[in-house]
Amino acid sequence: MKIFEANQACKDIDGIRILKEISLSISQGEKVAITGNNGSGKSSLLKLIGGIYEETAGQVKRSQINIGYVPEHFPESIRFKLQDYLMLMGKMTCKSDEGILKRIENYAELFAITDFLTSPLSHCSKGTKQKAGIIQALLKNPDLLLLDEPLTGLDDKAKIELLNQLNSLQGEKTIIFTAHDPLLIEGLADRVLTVESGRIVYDSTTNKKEKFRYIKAEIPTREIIEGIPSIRYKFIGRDSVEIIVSAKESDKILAMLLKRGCSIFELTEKR
Ligand SMILES: Nc1ncnc2c1ncn2[C@@H]1O[C@H](COP(=O)(O)OP(=O)(O)OP(=O)(O)O)[C@@H](O)[C@H]1O
Repeated sequence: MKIFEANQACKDIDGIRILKEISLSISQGEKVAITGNNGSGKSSLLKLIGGIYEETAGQVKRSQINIGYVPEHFPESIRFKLQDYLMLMGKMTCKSDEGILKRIENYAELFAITDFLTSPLSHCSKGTKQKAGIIQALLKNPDLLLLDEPLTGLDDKAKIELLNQLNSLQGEKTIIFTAHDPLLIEGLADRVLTVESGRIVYDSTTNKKEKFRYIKAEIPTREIIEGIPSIRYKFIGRDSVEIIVSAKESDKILAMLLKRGCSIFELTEKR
């Protein structure tokens, strides 16, 4: 079943076109990563998919499904204890208090935050708040889970933990998330949309069994990486970059990197 279809959809804010000619179809059960540079339009695309943004032009069809949305930043000013906050959010689902509490306890166990349920949210770590944000969305039992940069600010251990927990969510949930982090993209997505200046410039239905290569390289300038198409990358310090590329594309990308004056110091096979 298709849950979202867009044909040449655009979104303007204050007269500025932030999403341009988006044509996209997403089916139930897909795990889709939206990646791209800062300001490219990832969060805006996520909001268009979830109906938080209405299109200004073009056509969009969204099926009538239950959506859970996890914004990039957990609201800092919430004064509740973690469990009280989740109860309040859970009450919007019209279930009995007992039923909601049971579900909160189950998710708290899955996400390993049971010990913090009685802590004020303001005392909780960034990772715990991130998980609370995801749990509040899951309490609605959504068919579609939208996550805006879910791993931002987490350390490597917390990232892997959260990734495993997202992977262990049962059922035919559709998960769409924005991310820069290759770990999250490769670990969770079976499809990757790359956005540049408000347009989808690359849509890869990445077969989970497809082989990827991981390249670590020293680079003369950051700009030369930003101009290479079809790669996902993360800068490490000022002059190094980690790149994940489909094995089929890797020879071409390696040749491009060498031609642009990069030194390759690691090349490994992934999955
Ligand atoms: N409410 C808004 N009002 C005005 N401009 C906006 C608004 N929301 C987004 N934009 C602009 O639209 C463009 C895309 O923003 P968006 O937040 O979607 O990018 P992003 O790829 O998610 O960025 P980041 O990686 O930094 O979170 C940016 O130039 C941004 O300034």
